[in-house]
Amino acid sequence: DSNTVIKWCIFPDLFVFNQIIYTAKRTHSRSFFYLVLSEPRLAPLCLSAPQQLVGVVGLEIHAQINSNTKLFSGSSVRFTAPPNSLVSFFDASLPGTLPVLNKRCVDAAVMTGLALSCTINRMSLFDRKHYFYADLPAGYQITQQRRPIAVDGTLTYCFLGGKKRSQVIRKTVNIKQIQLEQDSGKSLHDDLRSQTLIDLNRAGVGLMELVMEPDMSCGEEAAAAVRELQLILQALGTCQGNMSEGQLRVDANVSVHKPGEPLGIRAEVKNINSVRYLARAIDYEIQRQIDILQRGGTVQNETRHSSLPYLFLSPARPPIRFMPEPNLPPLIVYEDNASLPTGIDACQAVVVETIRKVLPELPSVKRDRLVQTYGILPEHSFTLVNEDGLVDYFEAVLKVTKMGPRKVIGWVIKELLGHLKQQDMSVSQSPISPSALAELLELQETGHISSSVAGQVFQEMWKSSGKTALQIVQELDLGLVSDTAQLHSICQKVVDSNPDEVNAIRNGNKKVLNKLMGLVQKETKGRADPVLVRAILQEKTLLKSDC
Ligand SMILES: Nc1ncnc2c1ncn2[C@@H]1O[C@H](COP(=O)(O)OP(=O)(O)OP(=O)(O)O)[C@@H](O)[C@H]1O
Ligand SMILES: [Mg+2]
Ligand SMILES: [Mg+2]
Repeated sequence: DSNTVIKWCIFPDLFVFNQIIYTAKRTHSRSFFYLVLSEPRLAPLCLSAPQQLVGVVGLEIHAQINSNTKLFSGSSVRFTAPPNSLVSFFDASLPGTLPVLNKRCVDAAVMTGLALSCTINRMSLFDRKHYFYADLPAGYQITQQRRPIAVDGTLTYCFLGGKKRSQVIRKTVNIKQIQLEQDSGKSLHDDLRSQTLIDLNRAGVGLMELVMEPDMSCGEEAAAAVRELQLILQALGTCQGNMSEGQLRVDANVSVHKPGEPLGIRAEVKNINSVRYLARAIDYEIQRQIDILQRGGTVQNETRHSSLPYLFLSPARPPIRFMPEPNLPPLIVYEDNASLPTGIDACQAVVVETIRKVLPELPSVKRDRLVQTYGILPEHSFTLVNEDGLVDYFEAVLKVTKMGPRKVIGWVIKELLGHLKQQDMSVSQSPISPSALAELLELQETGHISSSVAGQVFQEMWKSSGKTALQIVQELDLGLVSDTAQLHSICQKVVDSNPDEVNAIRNGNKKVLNKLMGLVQKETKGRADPVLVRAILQEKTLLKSDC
């Protein structure tokens, strides 16, 4: 009875409460269940149910600037160079050497700041961040701690959610700052000889550190934000964004709290170099902290390394001391050419307006444009933009064929991208050019070949790169069969040998006609003109032509 249920309601746990309602529903009449829900004294219980702990995520992202030379020296930047072959005296920190700022790196940071709607500081400063590490010969890193080059930006990212993962969910994370800084060298640990080898090729390479506010709540969001940032940087050309080569490295700061309460203590998972692993590491860390708090423990402010197996702790970081870098003057950027002081060469100065003018189309704008211009599905616009060169390919095909964009997108994503992925190839390596694919689609569109034959021709074109669609159709005699007499005879054969199907159609099951059409196509290896075949079969099975 209802009194019993109300007594049980003293359980403060919403899950237990739901269980009781569920049991009540199963063991009592429906009306009883509704009676319970309409009980006014139950509402406060639902509202006062304890809030769940949720994850809070703030990312620091180190993006290697796409530049031929390092941030403060003229040494080249090349990932594959032999160890210690790209090291200048300054990179090795020999006494008496001085930093010379690389303008290309400043331009890249300003461009990235503009693309992320940051305020560009007209004056920024360089600082020394001291810590001891074998791959940091100077004993400090030159960074921008007091006044970075760009502040207060946003990154809007999307991911596919909902039941079918086809609903576009759009979120925004605030960017606290973008700072210019040097990369360190690389330590290579040789466990067999118990040695650590140092490669200084990376020492002094220009980095942009993007510091995000703790606005995200789970691994999926963080992964989507990093993926979007990667696409933006690649579109700008300011960073190649290859995570496996360390061009984009993520530190994930993770804490848990109850919404509305102050943020919890953060643990930092450092140097994550894959988007998938980032999502897993964050979700693991959130769950680890929830488990600790639920057992009555406290979360430690610690650094957790991302190398496998995850969960290897590093000792607490020694205190870091900052001091202004005495060898570099304040970095000044100018709004436009008009604001340049006399005597300063416009080519030598960093001018924000000049960089703003050459900002390329950003991925989110590109996706919206593709959906609006071509009427394709949002999820298809994601696939197109995610694959380097695929948008250009798609648009190049559309320029040549009369086939509609919604049909073309199917070919580009299913056939072309499917084949490329299978063979681990990039779009630029495709053996079928956009104009060659367009020619094939045109043959289908103008009724020269059927859609199933078009698929067959695609396979042939892929294998015999260089042959045109028309050549293959002619060589293999794949043209559409439109000879009415020939089709009549094939249809008659199919009708005669499938009396059950014909009866089913005569009794009103019109769908069975498709089966007969399939059998005719089988006979003709997919070459029969489908419009003619349908008409002939309808006639032979005594259906009216409007069916
Ligand atoms: N309670 C919190 N939970 C999760 N993330 C947090 C929390 N507090 C701060 N963060 C995130 O931690 C990061 C702090 O980065 P910041 O570069 O300012 O400091 P740092 O980690 O001490 O420095 P660095 O690692 O560069 O030496 C930011 O991305 C911020 O969003
Ligand atoms: Mg930082
Ligand atoms: Mg940090």
